[in-house]
Formats: sequence, structure tokens, C-alpha cells
Amino acid sequence: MSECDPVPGGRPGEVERATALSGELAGRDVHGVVLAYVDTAGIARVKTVPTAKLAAAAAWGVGMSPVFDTFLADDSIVTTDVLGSPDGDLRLYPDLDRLTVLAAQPGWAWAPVDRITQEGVPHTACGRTVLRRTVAEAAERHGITFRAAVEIEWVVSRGNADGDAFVPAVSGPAYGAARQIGLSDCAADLLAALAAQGVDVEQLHPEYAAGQFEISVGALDPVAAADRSVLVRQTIRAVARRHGLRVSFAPAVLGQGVGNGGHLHLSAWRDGTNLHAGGAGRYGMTTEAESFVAGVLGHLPALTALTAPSPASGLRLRPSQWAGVFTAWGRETREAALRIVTGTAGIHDRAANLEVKPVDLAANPYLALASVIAAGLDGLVSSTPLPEEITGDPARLDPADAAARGVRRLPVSLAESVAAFRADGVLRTALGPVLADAVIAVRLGEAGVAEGLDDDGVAAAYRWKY
Ligand SMILES: NC(=O)CC[C@H](N)C(=O)O
Repeated sequence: MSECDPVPGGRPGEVERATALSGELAGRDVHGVVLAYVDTAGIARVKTVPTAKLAAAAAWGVGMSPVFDTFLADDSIVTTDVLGSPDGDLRLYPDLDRLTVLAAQPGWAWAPVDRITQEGVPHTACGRTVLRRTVAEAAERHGITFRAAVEIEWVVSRGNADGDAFVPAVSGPAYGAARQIGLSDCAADLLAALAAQGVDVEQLHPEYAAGQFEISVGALDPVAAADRSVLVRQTIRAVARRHGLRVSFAPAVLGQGVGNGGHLHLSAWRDGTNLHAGGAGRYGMTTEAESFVAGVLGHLPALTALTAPSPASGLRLRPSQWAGVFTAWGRETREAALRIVTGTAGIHDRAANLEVKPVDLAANPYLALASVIAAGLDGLVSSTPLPEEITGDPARLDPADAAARGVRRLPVSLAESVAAFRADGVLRTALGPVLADAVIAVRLGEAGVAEGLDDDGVAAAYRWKY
């Protein structure tokens, strides 16, 4: 075999394509390619190769230890029966369809990777593979496809702040013009960089908390949406750095106050038709969409093990902060965990979707989307009935009324979300036993790291990890 014949982990034709692409990249003064994936703790980890080695990476992959599957956010390591050992190696295979020249990192391109064993078999704990499999099974077994988007919230801190302090880079009221003006140049550079990278931005605005901003982007198929959320965060961080600013996507950077969410938007489609619009159910949902929403609702406590996975997630998941901490749904209700978005009259058929709010950016976006889809499909195939909607803030419901309606507070600790996840066969099956065990070990590991810390201590411990 020549050096560039593909091994089983590669895709046919990829080597020739990578060779052509590396020539193009070199012509654009791109010297290196960032190969990125997200670990169980939600940290984006990377390797890089010189542009000239892209074809070799497409043929053979690039080595990386599987031990990162059980890394914690502070880089300490926990173990499961299968994972956490210093032995073994995996190969990172770049997805050339997603190769992107990084506008805010001159000289660099970026690609998400699939993790494959040296024998050419998908790695059991590869989150991107799990999401791709979940989506493929939904199409094959149920004829359902999805469109998804991940909202991104972050705070901008002065880069020269003392030590690890968070010092908001801009001040002024929530959603205020003063904040937009304060970040004007950086935000304009961000929009330019994302446009150059082919990311269609819907909105960028100053959010509620000090120094906080939010960006929303167009919907894509779920794997592409998860890739995009990783790319957008890489870009936000790189643009901010060029302006001498520091950013954090951590669920909470302070012990008190509104946190950073990573809400998921998801719609299920059949034969090119959005199941969330034009149906006979509530707000135009079809019966299938109602059951899909009911499925997500029923699995929410266990889902938080995937969607709100950090001790810092608990600082964000508090009532009356728009984080959606009650098992309830409502139309455009910002305090319910599930918000039915219908879109403006005239575009219901395209815009209607389900927003899942108890999700933050410590979540691995591949695992969060895979598990939410698995939960929704469970509802859909079981024709689970969707209960009554709520209006207003569920925190204000009389406790007996809340209990009668099945409105419960989501887990307030990782121990509780892990207990719910352990008991949830649907989610554990979607992830597979090896990855499910890694999730449990990593969550309990993080809980151990945070043990004994007060809220400010937890916020400080995770402030600059995400
Ligand atoms: N605009 C919003 O919905 C705010 C969301 C909120 N910051 C959260 O943590 O989820």
C-alpha cells in the first residue's frame, strides 16, 4: 500500500480530495488544520496537522488517546470498566465536508473529526458517531429527519483582569444599546468571520447578565448543527482574543445571577414536511410532534445528565432565570423547560420547532442532541400523550397544583441527574453501554471536584474551562 491508500477508517476518495484541498489551503496561506472533537465533559479538544499532512490524516487518521473520554474539565481522569486507561490509541478522521478556513485565526483551517479505532471500527464513545447513528436510525426506522440549531450565550470579560476574575468588558442595561456599542468592533468582526466561514447568523444581541451576549444561527441537520456550535464557539473565542478580550461559555461565571444557556432548537420532519406545523394538535403540532414533545418532557430529568452536565450547570438551573427548570411545556413560555416556537404567521411551516431550555454549553452538543432526539422518538413511537400546557412561571404554581399537573423541578445536583439517567433505559441505549458508563463516571467525578465548594467556588472552578 502506498502511504496514502485509505485504511478502513477513512472514506473512499477522501485521500484524493484531501490532497486537492490541501493544495487549495496552501494557496490561501493556510498552514495548519485544527482537528476538533468534544469530550464527555463538554471540553473541545484538538490536535493539529500541517496542511501538507491533511491527505495522510484523511488516509490514516491522527492518533489520540481514548483516555479523554473520562477526562474531567480540570484534566484529571476518572475510570470505567472500559475507559480511562493510559493504554490504546484512536485515530481522528477529519470530516472534509466541514473543512473551514478560520477567518479569525489566520493560517488555520478547522474540521470536526470522527474517532475510529486502529482497526477501522467507529469508537464506541465517539459522540459524533452516536449522533449520526441516532439520526440515521430515525430516518430508516421511522422516516423522520430533523433540523436543529444550538443557541450560544457567553460572557465577555476584560482580558487583562486580575487572575481569574470575571470583569465584564461592557456595561449597561440588559439588551441595551450601550452594550452593543461597547462591543461594536469585536461584534462586527465576529459577524464578518462567521459570514466568511459560511455560518448564517440569525441574530446577535446583548443578553441579560453583565457582559453577556447571545448568537443564534440557522438550522441544519443535527450533526452539522453540533459541528457548527463547536465552530462558532471557536470563532467567538478567537475574535475576542484579537480584541484583547476573554470569553466564557460556562453555565455560570458567578455564584449568583443569570447563566449562559445553550438552548437547542429541534424540529422533526417527514417527507419534507415539518411535523410541528399544519397539524390538528395544539399550536399546529401534528399528533406525532405532540408525542415527540411529550417524549422529551418525560425524559427531561435524565436528559439533564447530558444537557446540564457540570456542577456549574446547577448554578444556572434556578427558577425564574429563563433557564427552564420545570418539567413543563408552553407556547413561547420562557420559564418552561420546553418552549413551543411557532414562528410568525406565514412561516409556520418552516419555523415551527421545539426549544429545549435546560441545556448549557458544558454539554457535549453531539450527545445532547442525540439524547434529546432519542427521548422524543421514544414519545413518538409510543404515541405518548402531551399533557396540558402551562402559562406563566411554574415557580409560582401552588405546589399541589404543580404536582397534579406533573410539573416538577429538574434535578438540582449531578447525583440526582445521574440517578435519573441510570434509570433511563432509552437514553442509556441511545448512547451505548460504554459511553453511558463514561457519562456516569465523569458526572460523579465532577461532583467530587465540586464537593465542599460554595456557589462562588463552583463558579470560579469552571469559569474559564468552557
Ligand atoms: N434569552 C434567554 O432565553 C435567556 C436564557 C438564559 N440566559 C439561560 O440561561 O438559559
